Amino acid sequence: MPLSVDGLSAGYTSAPILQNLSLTLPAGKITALLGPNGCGKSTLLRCCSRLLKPRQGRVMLGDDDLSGLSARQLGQRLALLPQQHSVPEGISVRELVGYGRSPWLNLFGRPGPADRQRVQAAIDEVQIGNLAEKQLSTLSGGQRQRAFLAMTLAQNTPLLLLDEPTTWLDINHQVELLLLLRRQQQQGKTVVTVLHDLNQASRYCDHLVLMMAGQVVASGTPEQVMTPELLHRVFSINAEIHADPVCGRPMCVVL
Ligand SMILES: Nc1ncnc2c1ncn2[C@@H]1O[C@H](COP(=O)(O)OP(=O)(O)OP(=O)(O)O)[C@@H](O)[C@H]1O
Repeated sequence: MPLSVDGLSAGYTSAPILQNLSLTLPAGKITALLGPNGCGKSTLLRCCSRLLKPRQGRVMLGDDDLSGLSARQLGQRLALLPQQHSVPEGISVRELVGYGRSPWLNLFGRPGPADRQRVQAAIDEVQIGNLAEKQLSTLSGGQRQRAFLAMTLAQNTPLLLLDEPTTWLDINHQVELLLLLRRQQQQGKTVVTVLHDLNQASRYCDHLVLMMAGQVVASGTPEQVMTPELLHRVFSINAEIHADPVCGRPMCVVL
């Protein structure tokens, strides 16, 4: 399901953060949102998940305007892994992951066998079976991040929005997460993720969107976006682009 943004303006105070932004994110692909701190990546994801109401413009999910969907419809179509989580006290990891099923529960709000199966599948996918019965509040930052990721997966939506999902994770779990996103994509899902590591984005994502000061500067394949000129313009870095020896995609080496 493609996600498109048309003439979007949004912000928190009188000063707009996103200004007249238009963008289409391809269905069934992994898109990385890239750009300097404060350029508006999270703000864009918040608008795309209806956490922040646009001042102008609209967000379309396939043929549907996001603003017209009920909360339940929204929760069945997209799941957001935010950058920061509030950690509820007194719940286990399995209970947290179970919250992901909320948009799918019946009138009585009780999970059935299919819901429990989805929860277990998400726990297995993120490989946190050993943590499932632990209290969430006793986990490390990276373990918590993986628990919240499992909750997002348990929601089983065609669109996944992830805000810096690799934060808190060691390098092994970062790669595991990026491979997990690929598996989700291979199951037909559309994945949009904020990343800061340009080379991870190039290697593991299909489509890159480069943002600066609330605007989209470039979007396209890693080959189209990872150029010394664009990286200099957006990040003020001098970089050479080489072929990644593992996958042949563009790899930036900062000079
Ligand atoms: N709740 C808020 N209230 C006021 N201003 C905010 C709020 N959240 C973000 N901003 C401002 O909006 C701008 C864009 O922030 P946003 O979080 O979208 O950036 P980002 O590109 O995701 O940055 P980062 O890479 O640091 O996560 C920043 O200047 C930030 O200070």
